[in-house]
Amino acid sequence: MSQAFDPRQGYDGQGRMIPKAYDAILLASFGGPEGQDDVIPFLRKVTEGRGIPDERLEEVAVHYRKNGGVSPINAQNRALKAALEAELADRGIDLPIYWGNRNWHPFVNDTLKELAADGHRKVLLMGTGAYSGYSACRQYREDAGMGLLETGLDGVVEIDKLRQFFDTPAFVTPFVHSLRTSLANVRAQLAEAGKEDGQIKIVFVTHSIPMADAQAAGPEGIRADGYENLYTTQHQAVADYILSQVEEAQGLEHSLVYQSRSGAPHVPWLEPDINDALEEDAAAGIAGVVVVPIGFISDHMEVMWDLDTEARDSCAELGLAFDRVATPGTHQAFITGLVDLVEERLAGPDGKSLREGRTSVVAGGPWFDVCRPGCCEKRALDGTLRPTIGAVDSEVGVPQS
Ligand SMILES: CC1=C(CCC(=O)O)c2cc3nc(cc4[nH]c(cc5[nH]c(cc1n2)c(C)c5CCC(=O)O)c(CCC(=O)O)c4C)C(CCC(=O)O)=C3C
Ligand SMILES: [Fe+2]
Repeated sequence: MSQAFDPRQGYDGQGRMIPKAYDAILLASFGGPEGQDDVIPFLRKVTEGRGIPDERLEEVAVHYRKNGGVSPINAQNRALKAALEAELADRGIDLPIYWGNRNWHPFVNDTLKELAADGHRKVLLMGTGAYSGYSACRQYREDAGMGLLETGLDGVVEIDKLRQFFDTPAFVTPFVHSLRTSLANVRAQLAEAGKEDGQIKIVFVTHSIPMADAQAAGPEGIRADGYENLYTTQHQAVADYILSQVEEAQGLEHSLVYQSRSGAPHVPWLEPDINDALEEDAAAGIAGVVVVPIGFISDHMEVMWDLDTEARDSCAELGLAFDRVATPGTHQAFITGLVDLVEERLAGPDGKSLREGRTSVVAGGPWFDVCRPGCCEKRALDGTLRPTIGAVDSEVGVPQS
């Protein structure tokens, strides 16, 4: 019989991966320091070869230093892993989860060696980035692609990647619930201050990225189609969906702004910065803001510092009431939804997927299981493209047929 799909990819030509009998999940994340001595080595690793000035490193180090040199992100990923394991066990799915990071222990390469030594050969990578873009998607594919080559496991371990999940009920449902809570909190703050009639604005916020990365987000074919850029467009779609689900939000002003800009000042990044935007909101007569951090899945340092410290301080100075919506974390809807995504990809005993179709509630989804040509392309400083897994043009991480 002729092959209905590329045997290397198990790819159906519609952006979907043929279901497979995966034998492990690799939870891939950013990583963070776990003590004062880790902070500078961690930051050097994050900014390796990217020309982030030392002053900026020292500035960022302070955020971690004030928290004992510890980022909350590792504890949050351990909790996420445990919650996913419990949900898989509840469904009778025997699929171990391994955890590996880009920038701190446990490093992806060490995790790859461990899971291979445990006998695993078909791995489904779950990255902690929800959207398209280099940092949130392609860089996780590179981490795995380079990891396979560096550990000599290419051709031994096969790695596919779960689709980006910005559009899924898993990701957006927790924000819908938490937005209701935060709106009530800001209303209560205003009432206490005798400003019952004060205008509330909903400020959606995500990680700023270089304009060039934003313009390269997504596959070649979709990028040009009249969008501002796909990274921003996906965030706007998520914001619109969340607003549509919260009755108390109807009629309120809202915006999409950016946080945590780094890099050289002359390089353009997505704007406006949240702190500048808050100043304008206050000047325009807004009385309180609800900040919705739709760029992240957990309350890690970028949330703790840039929002709960800096943006909160900005609001205090400007006389704005403030509340920050919780990120998905281990919200049950997030956990069950992520395991639903695993089921979409996992072959049952009959070889068929445990869950037919691809669930999606936000415009622009469902995203591809397999990244299309040129997706979120970014060249290394030497002009080459790094090896990746999980794309139609990946050359590593696929079975040797
Ligand atoms: C899109 C995106 C996500 C979301 C997707 C995802 O979650 O993957 C994300 C997550 C995170 N970013 C984080 C921390 C940092 N990001 C930096 C630097 C950068 N991020 C970028 C983008 C993103 N970043 C970019 C384009 C840069 C500059 C270039 C570079 O250097 O790559 C720097 C360098 C220092 C500085 O800020 O200048 C740090 C310390 C942490 C950990 C927090 C903790 O420790 O709790 C997390 C989860
Ligand atoms: Fe970042």
